[in-house]
Amino acid sequence: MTASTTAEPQAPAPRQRRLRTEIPGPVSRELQQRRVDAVAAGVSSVLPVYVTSASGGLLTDADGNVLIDFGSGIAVTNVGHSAPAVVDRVRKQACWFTHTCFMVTPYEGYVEVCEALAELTPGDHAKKSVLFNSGAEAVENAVKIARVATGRQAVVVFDHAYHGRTNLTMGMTAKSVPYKHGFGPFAPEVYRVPGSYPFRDGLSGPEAAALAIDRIEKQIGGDQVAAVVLEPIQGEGGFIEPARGFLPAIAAWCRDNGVVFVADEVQTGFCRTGSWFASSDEDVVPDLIATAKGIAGGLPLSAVTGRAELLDAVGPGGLGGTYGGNPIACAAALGSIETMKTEDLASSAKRIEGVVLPRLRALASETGVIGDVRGRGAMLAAEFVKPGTTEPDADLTKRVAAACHRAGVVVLTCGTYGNVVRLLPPLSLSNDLLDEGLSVLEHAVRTEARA
Ligand SMILES: Cc1ncc(COP(=O)(O)O)c(CNCCCC(=O)O)c1O
Repeated sequence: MTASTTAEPQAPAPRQRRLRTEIPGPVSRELQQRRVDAVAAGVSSVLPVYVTSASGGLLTDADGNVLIDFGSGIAVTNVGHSAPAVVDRVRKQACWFTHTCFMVTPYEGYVEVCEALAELTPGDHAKKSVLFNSGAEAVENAVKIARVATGRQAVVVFDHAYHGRTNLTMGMTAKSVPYKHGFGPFAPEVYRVPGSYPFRDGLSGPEAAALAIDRIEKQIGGDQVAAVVLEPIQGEGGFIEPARGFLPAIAAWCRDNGVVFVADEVQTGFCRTGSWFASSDEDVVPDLIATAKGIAGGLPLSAVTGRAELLDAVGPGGLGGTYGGNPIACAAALGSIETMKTEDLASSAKRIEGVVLPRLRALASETGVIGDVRGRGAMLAAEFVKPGTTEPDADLTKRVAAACHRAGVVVLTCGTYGNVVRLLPPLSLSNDLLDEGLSVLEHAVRTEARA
């Protein structure tokens, strides 16, 4: 079949923020009413503006407003919205075929993505991958692989963890509301231990790791554990960067006890933190790594990559799914990875860190309402507290985010206590738009802190 020849209207490619109406505007509000009548109430939206196009770090809504995107669709469009290399490959692939099911008749794109993952993930050992659609699927399958490979059942996760919304990954996720409340019973053999939250525990990495390991050994038994699953920087739980030394100490314990170390890099992966994968920042080589989000520039794709002998412990037919490694998603991934390489987006993430962290730290000193500023690359956060305390201030956090939204800057919040504003801009975001978005955030904090 030849490529489509119909002329497509060119999506606008604005270069700056523009507010034509209040946010959300009248057309978005009308669409919101239709959504209320047709979409389950359980699906919430941070900001009910209905997007009609997006390019780079800017979103255009149905009322013609142009917003700066500090959310990247929750750490997905690392390469920017509709990155040219992604769009070109997706367009071409769609004209050739959209689906055959890799488990029925395979195709090269799936293999190419797995070859790229073997090249890019930490470690120089023999690696293999299997592809899925969502981050939760990848985490679920990492656990399946670890259980088969070790013959053990126990899975260890951490306080403040987030791993997904399926039954097993809900059980692995820490926060009850909104993710778990009422959805039980959850899968057995999932155990939670304390992690590393320097702002709140005041422990060094090795000290925090010793507490976790003691809990594992005393309450589970190291020889019962199939896998330890850990986010190198905890995402939904609050952008919690563990104290240095924590990750390596946990990984070493796993190695010494025949436990599979699974790095959940769904949110930290693909240059988001200034490295291709955050695990490598402390020279940690995971046995398995779960990836998704940034892998494919917005198309649904996820992967488990790791030691070939672990992946191959599962017999033929034991892994898969109808859509896993969809050819269009694989084409998007190859375009996304190409963009990260040619634009050196890992360095760009470090550039963003160098601009943002000093300004957030200055804002914290000036206002007294930000207890901690943390993160790496373009995965950065401010934790809001009552002045002079570590008491979370979720109300102020909500008001700051709402003020940014009204000013046309999309920011997200997170955290066990709902008191963290997180910044996840596209890694390709220009310094001008970064500066403009930060100025909006700074004004929002100053204004709302006085309210
Ligand atoms: C570390 C980490 N592991 C796993 C997942 C799950 O990835 P899926 O693609 O959402 O299933 C995530 C998804 N994080 C955003 C969830 C948003 C929401 O559902 O409210 C993650 O961050």
